[in-house]
Formats: sequence, C-alpha cells, structure tokens
Amino acid sequence: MATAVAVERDAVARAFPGPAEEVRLPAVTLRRYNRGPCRYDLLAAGVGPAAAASSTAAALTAAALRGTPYGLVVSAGIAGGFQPDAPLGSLVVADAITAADLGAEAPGAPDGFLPVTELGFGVVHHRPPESLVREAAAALGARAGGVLTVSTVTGSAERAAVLRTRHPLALAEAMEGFGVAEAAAAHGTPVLELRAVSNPVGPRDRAAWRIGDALAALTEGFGKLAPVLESWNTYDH
Ligand SMILES: O=C(O)c1cccc(C(=O)CC[C@H]2O[C@@H](n3cnc4c(=O)[nH]cnc43)[C@H](O)[C@@H]2O)c1
Repeated sequence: MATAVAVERDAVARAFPGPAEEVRLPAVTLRRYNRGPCRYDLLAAGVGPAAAASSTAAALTAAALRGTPYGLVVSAGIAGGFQPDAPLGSLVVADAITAADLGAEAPGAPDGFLPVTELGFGVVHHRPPESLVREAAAALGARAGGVLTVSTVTGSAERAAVLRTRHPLALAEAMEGFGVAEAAAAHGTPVLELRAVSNPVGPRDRAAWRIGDALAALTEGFGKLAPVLESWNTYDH
C-alpha cells in the first residue's frame, strides 16, 4: 500500500490492528502487518508521481530479489473530488489511473493538448483488474471511476472544467497513482487506487478541506478492503 505521506499511511495502518514490523530497505522503510497468511507492507512513498514511482519501485524490487514478490500494489490517500459526483468524505476506486498532464501543449489539437501517447511515447492509462474494482467498490460503498494523476493541484474552475472535458469519466484527481502504477506495471504486478475525497477539485479554498473526514474514510475503507483483497487473491488471480 503506497500513500504519499505518513499521516495517510497511519490512517491505513489503523485498519490493521496489532503490532507492525519496521522493514528498512535501501531507499524506503516499510511498515509490515501480517493478517493471517497475508502480508501488508505500508509505505509513505512521497508526494507526486516521480517520488511515488521511485519509492514503489524500490519496494517492489526488494521484494522480488528476496523471492517474495507482491501480488498487488495499492495507491491510496486523499484526493480532490470532481463535484457533485465525488462528495467530500466519499471513497473512489479507480477503474482507470490516468496521467492527466503528461503530454504537450498543442494549440492545433482539439483541446490544445496532446497526451504523450499521441507523441509516440509510453502510456497514459493503467487499468486495475475489473473484478477487483467491482468487488472493492461494492464492499466499500465507493464509486468506481477515473482517478487522474496531476503534478499541479487544480486551483481554478477553468482548469477543473478542462480536465473534466478531457476525462468525462474522472471522479477525482491526486498526485501519485500513475507513478505507483508505472512501477507496478514494470514488475507485472496488478495495481489498485483507492482515494478518499478531502476537497473539491476547483478554486483553491483551504477552509473547504475535510482532511480529517477523508482520513477517517480511508481507515474505514481499508477495514472493508482487506477481506476483499484476501478473497480476490485466493480465487480470482
Ligand atoms: O494548496 C493547495 O491549494 C492544495 C490543494 C489541495 C491539495 C494540496 C496538497 O498539497 C495535497 C497534495 C496531496 O494530497 C493529494 N491531494 C489531495 N487533494 C488533491 C487535489 O485536489 N488535487 C491533487 N492532489 C490532491 C495528493 O495526492 C497529494 O499527495 C494543496
């Protein structure tokens, strides 16, 4: 489970009662919880897609070299929600993890932007396993939809509208999912992204943030997600 910052990691950890083992690796330190036969490693991977990719890759590589590769990587944390579809305090499970600003400004293009794939490079979407998205959303009472990864937090209604026009199925934006997903894809490991909405995507208004509510939703969500992950690992994978 890769969050951006320690406060998010600790919100996830509250869903796993019992002591954690601290695992120090080159470049990253994990909090490890064992739940029956399942091992959950929690990682505060850093803010933004580059830090998230680098830290997640370090954990994945260490696990692979030890002969205990991960079965799933989960990107988790707070997010901005597109209103009114993703209200504050609600949970969103990503059915697509999209790099929303990876590309080139192109005044001749229909909306003035070309994704990096149109330039002949890379990918801009990662797709979590459909069955897992469906089961997780049902168990959590979450909505499934697109989660955008951005390097710049949206701060205006105009930018929010541009993103929504480009990505009409997006429910939320955050800053790490695509980086985590790129690291997971390099290892052939499936990925999931779970976000708790702390603020609306749009004009900057710190008074409107509900970070405490979002962290509480994250804890509750992971309490319900763990059994889903365990049965999905056993039967669907
Ligand atoms: O200063 C601001 O205006 C501002 C607005 C929203 C979020 C921030 C952050 O520094 C938090 C970034 C952190 O949290 C995730 N996050 C939460 N809300 C959003 C959002 O609306 N857009 C993008 N990322 C968001 C993100 O994944 C980072 O880890 C500052």
